[in-house]
Amino acid sequence: MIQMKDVYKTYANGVTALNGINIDIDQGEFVYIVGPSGAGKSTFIKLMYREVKQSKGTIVINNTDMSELKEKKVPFLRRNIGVIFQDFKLLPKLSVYENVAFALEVIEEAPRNIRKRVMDVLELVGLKNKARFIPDELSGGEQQRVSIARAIVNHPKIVIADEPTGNLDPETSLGIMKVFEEINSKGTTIIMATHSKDIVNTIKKRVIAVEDGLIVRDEHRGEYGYEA
Ligand SMILES: Nc1ncnc2c1ncn2[C@@H]1O[C@H](COP(=O)(O)OP(=O)(O)OP(=O)(O)O)[C@@H](O)[C@H]1O
Repeated sequence: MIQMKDVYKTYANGVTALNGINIDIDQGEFVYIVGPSGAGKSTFIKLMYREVKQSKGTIVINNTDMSELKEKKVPFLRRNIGVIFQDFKLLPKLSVYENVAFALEVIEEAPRNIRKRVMDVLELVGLKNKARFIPDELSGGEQQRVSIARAIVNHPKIVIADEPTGNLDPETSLGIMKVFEEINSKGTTIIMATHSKDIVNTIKKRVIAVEDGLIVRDEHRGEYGYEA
């Protein structure tokens, strides 16, 4: 479902972030991306939702060759990919309900389906009772749950999370991980870049380590492998 062959990325300023990436990730896998700061993790995952374009090499996502994907088709690719960020990126003036519903409105979901789908997903992340709150009225962990709800409300095949627990304390982070495990148990592929040694060593999954733009390790039920 995610394949990369000899993928390189050099940014406009001349920095080469990826130096020949080869990877194959199947539907339903749960993968951590680890590695030192500046190693190329974010660049690697941004290629998967076409936030960044490769300079060289082949990327196939959900059977679509990224080098043949026209710009106007990018929104269709993204319908199958939910993205979650460290800083949540919620719309501050909208309620929890509206933040999640917005993701369905932009893809022109029939209005009669929206309410049920939003409430179902808020139930999954444990926030049904806070649907009317605005982001400022929520804890960090709750805000991250809203951003997860928004990412999965369209039932994407892939969820990509770039340091989703980076702003959260360890206990709250474990709560977020439970939500990811639940989503993954339903068959959704999860790709998560993280600096959390605790999480990677406690909740064992496939670990891909990136250093200097190369994959230096790829292990099932791997360890974090760096000092915290
Ligand atoms: N938009 C950009 N333009 C130019 N250089 C960039 C850009 N984004 C990232 N880089 C460079 O590419 C390299 C890899 O960055 P990237 O953000 O992928 O690393 P990372 O492993 O995610 O780091 P961190 O763990 O600190 O988030 C770095 O040298 C960075 O400065």
